[in-house]
Amino acid sequence: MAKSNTTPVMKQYSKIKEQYPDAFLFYRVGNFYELYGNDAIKGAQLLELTLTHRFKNTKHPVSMVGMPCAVADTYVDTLVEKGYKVALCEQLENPQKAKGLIKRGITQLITPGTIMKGGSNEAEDSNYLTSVVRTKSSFGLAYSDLSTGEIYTTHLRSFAVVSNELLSLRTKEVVYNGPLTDQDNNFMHKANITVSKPILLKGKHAEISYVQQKLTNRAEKEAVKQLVGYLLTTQKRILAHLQIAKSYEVNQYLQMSHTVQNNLELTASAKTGKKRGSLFWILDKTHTAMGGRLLKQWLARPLLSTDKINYRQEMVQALLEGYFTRENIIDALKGVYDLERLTGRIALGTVNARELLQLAYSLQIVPVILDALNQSDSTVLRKYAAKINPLKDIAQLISTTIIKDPPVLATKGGLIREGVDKQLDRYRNTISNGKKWLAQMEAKERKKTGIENLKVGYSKVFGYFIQVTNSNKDKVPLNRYTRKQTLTNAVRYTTPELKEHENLILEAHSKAINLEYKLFVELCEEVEKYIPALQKLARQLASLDVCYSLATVAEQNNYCRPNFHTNNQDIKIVAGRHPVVEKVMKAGKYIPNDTHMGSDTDIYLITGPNMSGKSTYMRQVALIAIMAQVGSFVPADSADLPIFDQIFTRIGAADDLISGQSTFMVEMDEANIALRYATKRSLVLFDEIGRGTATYDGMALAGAIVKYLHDKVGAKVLFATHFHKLTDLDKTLDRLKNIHVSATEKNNKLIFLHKVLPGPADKSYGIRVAQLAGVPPMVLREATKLLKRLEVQNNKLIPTSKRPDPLINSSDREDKQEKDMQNGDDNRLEVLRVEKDIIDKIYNLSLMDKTPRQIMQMVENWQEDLKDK
Ligand SMILES: Nc1ncnc2c1ncn2[C@@H]1O[C@H](COP(=O)(O)OP(=O)(O)OP(=O)(O)O)[C@@H](O)[C@H]1O
Repeated sequence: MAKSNTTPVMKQYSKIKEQYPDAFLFYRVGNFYELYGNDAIKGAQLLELTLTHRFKNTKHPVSMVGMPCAVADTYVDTLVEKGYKVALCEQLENPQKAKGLIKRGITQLITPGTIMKGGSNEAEDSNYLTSVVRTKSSFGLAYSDLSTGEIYTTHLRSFAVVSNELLSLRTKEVVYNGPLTDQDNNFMHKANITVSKPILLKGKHAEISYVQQKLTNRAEKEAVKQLVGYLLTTQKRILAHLQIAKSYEVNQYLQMSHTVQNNLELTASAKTGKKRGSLFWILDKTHTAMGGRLLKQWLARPLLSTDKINYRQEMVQALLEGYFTRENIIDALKGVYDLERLTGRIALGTVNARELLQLAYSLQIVPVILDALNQSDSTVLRKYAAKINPLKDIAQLISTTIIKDPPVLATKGGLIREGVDKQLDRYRNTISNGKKWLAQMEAKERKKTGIENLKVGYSKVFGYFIQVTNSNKDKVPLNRYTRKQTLTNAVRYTTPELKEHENLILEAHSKAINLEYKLFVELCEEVEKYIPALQKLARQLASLDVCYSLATVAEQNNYCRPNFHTNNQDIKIVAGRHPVVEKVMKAGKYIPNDTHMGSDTDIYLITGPNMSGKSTYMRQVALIAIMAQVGSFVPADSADLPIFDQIFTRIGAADDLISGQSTFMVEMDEANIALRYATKRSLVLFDEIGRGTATYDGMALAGAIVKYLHDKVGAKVLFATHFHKLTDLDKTLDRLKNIHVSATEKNNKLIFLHKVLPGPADKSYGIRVAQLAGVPPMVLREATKLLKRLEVQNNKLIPTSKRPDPLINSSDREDKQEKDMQNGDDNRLEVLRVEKDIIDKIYNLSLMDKTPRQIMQMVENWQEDLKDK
C-alpha cells in the first residue's frame, strides 16, 4: 500500500492523495502519469491497463499503473464518463533545476460536470454542472456549461421539481449542500448523476460578485456562489469567461417534465435514445455546433410571450422568403467555428495558436454575413445585422500575429509572424545569418581540406559539428579541428569559430522561443478582454443559425406560420401532420387531419382500432403546439393556437426506469400530476389510461379521470381509449366530443384510413389487427369464441352494443349467437350485471372533490364488494 511505503516520493503522494480521497490521482513522473495503491488496482480494471509495482524488490511494493502523458486524455475521459473524478498532479518545477524531491501539486480536478472533451468544434450537447442549495423555504438551483461560461439559476419549491430540472438538463454532476434521503440517492444513482459536496471558498473572488450582480433571490445567489466556488476550486484558475448569471422561472416557459419531453421524443427517439426519429432530428438543419445546442435549448423551453415568439417567427419568415439571403448566410455560417467553446478555451488558458486562428477565420466571415443581412429586403434582418459587432480588430490582431499554419504547441516557437516584434525579428536574423555562415563555412572547409563529403550538421546533444567520414579522417587538419564525437562510420569535430557561431545561433533560438511564447500569451490576454463581446456575437450567430434552420425546414416540408390568440384556448388546426411520421413515410402518404377544439370542446375522446393512428394524432397536436411556441412554423395548412402553459402526457407503456416503479403506478402517477397541476391553459394527452390494470378498474378509473378533467380542470384534453363504453360520456359531459380514427374492411381485410372523423368508432378490430400481425389462427379462433361469448352476455345487459364478430360473416353469426346463448352461464350473467351496476355507479357519482388516489381507493372497495357478491 502506498501509505506504508515511506520513501519521500510516496510520502509526498500520500499527502496530496489525502486531500482528494474521492478522485483518481494522476501523479506526474517525467513524461508519465502514474496511479498508485487502490487507484492503480481499480484504474487497471476500469481502463484495462496492466497492473505493475513500484519499489518491487523492497518490503513495501506499491501497486502501480502508468501511462504516457500524451495519451492520458482518453483515460481521463473514460474514467469521468463512468462518473469518477480525476485529479491531475503535476510537477511544479523544472526537474533539472529542482533540488531534492520535485515539488508537485494538483493543477486541475476533472469531474463529470466540468470535463471538456476534444477540440473546439465537435460538441452538439451542453455539459452542465448543476449546483443545488437547500434553504429553509426552497431550493436554489444554478447550472453552467464550463466550456461556454453561461450560467442560469432559478429557485424551486420541492426536490421533486429539482429532480425534474436535473433530468431535463441531463446534468451529469450535482453539487449539493444538503443531506439526501435514500430515495433521492436512489434517483441520483439511477439517473447516473454524480453527487459532489460543495467546496468552501476562502477569501473574496471577483468572479462570484460579477456573476451574481443581477440576482436578488437568496437561494439563487447561494446556488450560484456554490457553483462558481466549485468551478474555481476544481479548475484552479481565473475563469474570465463566466457570464452574468441569468435568473429564470420555470413558469416563464411552456412547462414540460422530463418524462413529457421524452414521451414526445423532442430531442431523442424513445426507442433508441438517438437523435434520429426525434423532433430535433427534423428541425436541425443548423450549420454550427452552437446553433445545434441552442436549438435543443429552444425545444426544451418553448416560450410563453407572444411578442418573443412573434420575433422569432419574423426572423424565420424573413429567411424563408429571402432565398438568396439565406443561401449567402449559410455559405458563410458553414465556415464559423464553435465561437462559444473557443471563447471558453481562451478563458481557461487552454487555447492554442490554431484555435486562435479558427477564431480569426470565424470573425473574418462575420462581415460577409452582415453584408447578406444588410442586402436583404427584410427590415427585421437588417435590424438584426445592426446589432452585431463583427469584432474586426480582434480578427485583424490574431491574423497579423499568428502565422498561417501554426504548430499546436506554443512552447516550441514558429508561430509568430515576421514584423510583429522587432526583437524577435533580430533573433531570427541572427539565426538565419548564422545558418548562412554555416553553409558558407561548409563550402570553404571542403575546399580547404579537399574532403568532398565534409558536412556541417546539428544534433540536440552535441550542437553544431563538422562531420568527416572515416575514409577521409587523415585529411582532417587537427591543428584547427577538435574531436567532439566518434560514430561508427564518421567522426565529428568542432572549431573555435564554429563554437562561437553555435553560441550565437542557439542563444538567439532559445531567446526567440521564449519571446514567441510571451507574445502568444500577450495576444491571448488581449483577446481575453473581448470575451463578453465574443460570447454575445456567438449567441447572435447561433440564433441566426437556428432561425435559418427553421426556415429551411419550413420550406422543405411545407409548414405554415401559426397564429396565436390569447383571449381563449381554442385550437384550430387545418390539415395538421405529425412532423416525424410524415417524414419517414413516402411523400404524400401521410393523411393530414384537422383539430377543431373551440370553446364547446375541451375533451376529444378518441377511439379507433389499434394501429389506426390515435397516438400519432394526439402527438401531432402536441408537437404542433410546441413547435409553434418555439417560434417554428408548423406542419399544417393553417394553425390558430392559444399559448399553452404546460403540457402533460400519459403515453404508451414505457416503463419508468429511473424511478423504478411498476407500469401501472407510473401511469397513475403521471395521470395524477396532470390532474393536480393542469390548468385551463394546459394541454393534456392521455393515451389508453387504465390499460395497465384489470379491465373494469381501468375503465372505471379512465371514466372518472375524464369526468374530473372535464368538470374540474378545463384543460384541452386528447384522450385515446379502447374502452368503448366511455364513448357514452358525451351524453353527460357537454364539452366532450367523440372522434375516431377510421378504418374499414374490404374483402375481409382491414384497411386503415388514418382519417379522423366525428363520433365514436363502432368496432375495435383488435382480433383483426392480431391477425395482421401474424398471430397463429388457433389463437385467433379461440379469441373470437371468447369475444363472442362475452359480447352475447353483454348484449343482454347492454343492448346498445352491436358488435359484429370480426372473423365470421353475418350469415353464420346468428346461429352462433343462439348456441352461445344456450351455453350461457347464469352465474356469469349475474356477475356481469353487478359489474355493470358498479360502472354506472361510478359514472353517476360526483367525483369533484376526490383526488385520483381516493378514487382508486373507492374502486378497490367496490371490487372487494364485487368479490363478496
Ligand atoms: N395520419 C396518418 N397517415 C398515415 N399513416 C399514419 C397516420 N397516423 C398513423 N399512421 C401510421 O399508423 C401507425 C400506427 O399509428 P399509432 O401508433 O398512432 O396507432 P394507434 O391507434 O395509437 O395504435 P394503438 O391503439 O395500437 O396504440 C403509425 O406508425 C403510422 O405508420
